[in-house]
Amino acid sequence: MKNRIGVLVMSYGTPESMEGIESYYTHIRRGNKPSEEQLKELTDRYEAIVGGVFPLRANTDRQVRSLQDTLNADPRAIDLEFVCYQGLKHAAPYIEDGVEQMVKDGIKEAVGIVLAPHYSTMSIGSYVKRAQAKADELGLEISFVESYHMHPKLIEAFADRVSAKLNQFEEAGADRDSVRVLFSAHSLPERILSIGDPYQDQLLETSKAVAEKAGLKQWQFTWQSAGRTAEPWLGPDILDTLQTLNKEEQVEDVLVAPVGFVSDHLEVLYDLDIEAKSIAKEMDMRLERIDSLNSDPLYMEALSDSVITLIGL
Ligand SMILES: CC1=C(CCC(=O)O)c2cc3nc(cc4[nH]c(cc5[nH]c(cc1n2)c(C)c5CCC(=O)O)c(CCC(=O)O)c4C)C(CCC(=O)O)=C3C
Ligand SMILES: [Fe+2]
Repeated sequence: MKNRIGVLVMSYGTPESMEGIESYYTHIRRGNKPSEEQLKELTDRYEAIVGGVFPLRANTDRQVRSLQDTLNADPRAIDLEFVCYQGLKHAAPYIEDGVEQMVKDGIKEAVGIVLAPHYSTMSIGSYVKRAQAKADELGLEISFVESYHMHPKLIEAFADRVSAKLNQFEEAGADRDSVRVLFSAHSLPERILSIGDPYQDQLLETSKAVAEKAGLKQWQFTWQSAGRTAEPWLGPDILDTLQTLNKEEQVEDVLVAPVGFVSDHLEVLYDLDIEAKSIAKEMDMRLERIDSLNSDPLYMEALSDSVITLIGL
């Protein structure tokens, strides 16, 4: 029998139904129920993108299945069998459930990886901490891919998508080099910078590499989806950036490349496709977004190669 390696594939998680939004939101808020107003605001956003279906759930399911297939097709792993388990941060199956299932299935060696390319103590760091704690409790050996933000196949996958959209701008009569490309990612509280968190630097590194690969002339980085709390979050926010570009540089064509995300979900389908697009429309700007990676084969290979490299094959 082949030696089995468990792969804990971690992702943010999304509600299972409209009725499940409250408990999901409560989990994100560390056990504090949202106010009625906050709940309505989030429910309205989900309603606008899903009409009853939560795209992140199906996308994560597909990513996990494709990653398992990609891992098992790698010639370096001919003597191994990879078995992928889901572990979600804020929904079932939770990270701890995934670890527990591996142990139940007799897995002795495991690797963890997150469906987000950039490391922050507030994102990947917290996924890893929870998985490690459960693995320690159950005596499972586990190691982690902490980031893969410069994997050449990830860069290529993003650059292909940027080029494809620029081609569309060109076909519609725009000058390719006048399209402003905005790389974006989920904002985090500003205090991460004072603790030396690598998140911002890694995002800039990815953006620069994608810009080079796609031969971009005009690009910049901006944040999106900041939380509405009292403390300051990293900026500038994309909505402000769009206004600045319109007023100060008379930019007419914008392409958003949300490189901090790998899937279609709320931050992409609502914050960009609905909110940012409507602001752009008011200013007569044309705003497009690159397609999300979802289970793109190059992305799957970037994940698979990161896992296989980590275990030293
Ligand atoms: C860094 C980061 C990523 C990227 C890395 C990664 O993927 O891990 C990410 C992804 C996601 N965030 C998501 C959803 C939400 N995040 C929230 C709130 C928060 N996110 C934060 C950070 C991040 N979030 C933070 C610091 C908060 C404040 C509360 C706290 O300190 O934890 C809230 C509460 C309401 C609101 O603020 O909007 C929701 C609903 C979904 C699922 C969407 C869907 O279901 O389609 C995804 C993929
Ligand atoms: Fe979030």
